Amino acid sequence: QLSSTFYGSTCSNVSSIVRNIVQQAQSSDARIVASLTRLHFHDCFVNGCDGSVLLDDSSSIQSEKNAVPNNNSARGFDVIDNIKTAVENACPGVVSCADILALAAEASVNLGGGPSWTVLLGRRDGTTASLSGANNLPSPRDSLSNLQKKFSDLGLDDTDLVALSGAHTFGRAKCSFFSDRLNNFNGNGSPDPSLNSTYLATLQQSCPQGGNGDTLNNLDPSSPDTFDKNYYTNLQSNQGLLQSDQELFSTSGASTVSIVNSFASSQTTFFQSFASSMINMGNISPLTGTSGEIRSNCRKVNGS
Ligand code: HEM
Ligand SMILES: [Ca+2]
Repeated sequence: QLSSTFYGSTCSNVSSIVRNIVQQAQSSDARIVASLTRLHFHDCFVNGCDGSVLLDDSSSIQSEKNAVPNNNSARGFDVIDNIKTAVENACPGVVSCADILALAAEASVNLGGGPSWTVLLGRRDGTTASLSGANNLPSPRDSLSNLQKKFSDLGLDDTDLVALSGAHTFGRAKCSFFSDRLNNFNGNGSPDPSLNSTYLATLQQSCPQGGNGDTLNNLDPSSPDTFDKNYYTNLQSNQGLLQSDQELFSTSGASTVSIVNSFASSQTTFFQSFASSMINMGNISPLTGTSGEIRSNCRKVNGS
């Protein structure tokens, strides 16, 4: 029941306001478009797309920002605040933080060189957060079947899983999220056999044993800030950074392998699938009508 024209009479230029601020942020931080894209994912996968990821700790809220997948990792909250301020100035009390996340993700992908799509709008903001839900986000160490289950529980199929994982065509990851692959994979004393040996050596240099787990690495070494299909060609040459990435291609007999191959061979196919999977993800249990609220500050429930 979301709609592309939801703010047509109440905030008709909301998309361009969002896009302008994302573009400004990108001019001083190429990575920010990746970070903003990820925020929409981390929002939608926990309690649906309700802006829960944006809430700070308070007496009534256990912030999702402290969950393992987000802590010291999720970023872009300051840019969302800037967008919210600009949107409130133009159209006070009208646009939800959850919709701002959806619009910022679309602008980010497109400004990174990826597809554009019509964002469906009309989500309202929730008044709760789920720390446990955020701790249950897909993990880079999940097996492929666990990833498939976490997606299918939300109505997303294998094509959605493979297409949305393609967001790892830009952005960074800390050593701590994949360093178990480099030396002692599954405790067996050797590296993950599905890692290209040259790439392995590069990653071992960046992430030495006993080194700083916060060191950043490009998720897509071939085009780190560009939204393109290289993520999939990387998987074909065993250069997926996260275990959860490489499994999509290296799990023998898996239904995801042919989807990786089709996206690797056609950027047009990937872009079309990515756009429609982002719409699918953005449709995960939104609050609509009179449910929830329009937060005035994305970090706080109204009146608290
Ligand atoms: C399939 C399950 C997924 C897993 C296990 C996963 C895991 C991760 C991890 C571990 C990182 C690195 C975080 C850090 O080091 O701080 C990351 C980064 C990122 N993820 Fe995912 N992710 C998944 C799906 C997605 C989806 C569906 C999207 C968006 C549609 C997405 C977008 C991103 C982006 C853009 C980054 C880089 C963020 C930045 O540079 O700030 N991921 N992901
Ligand atoms: Ca790329």
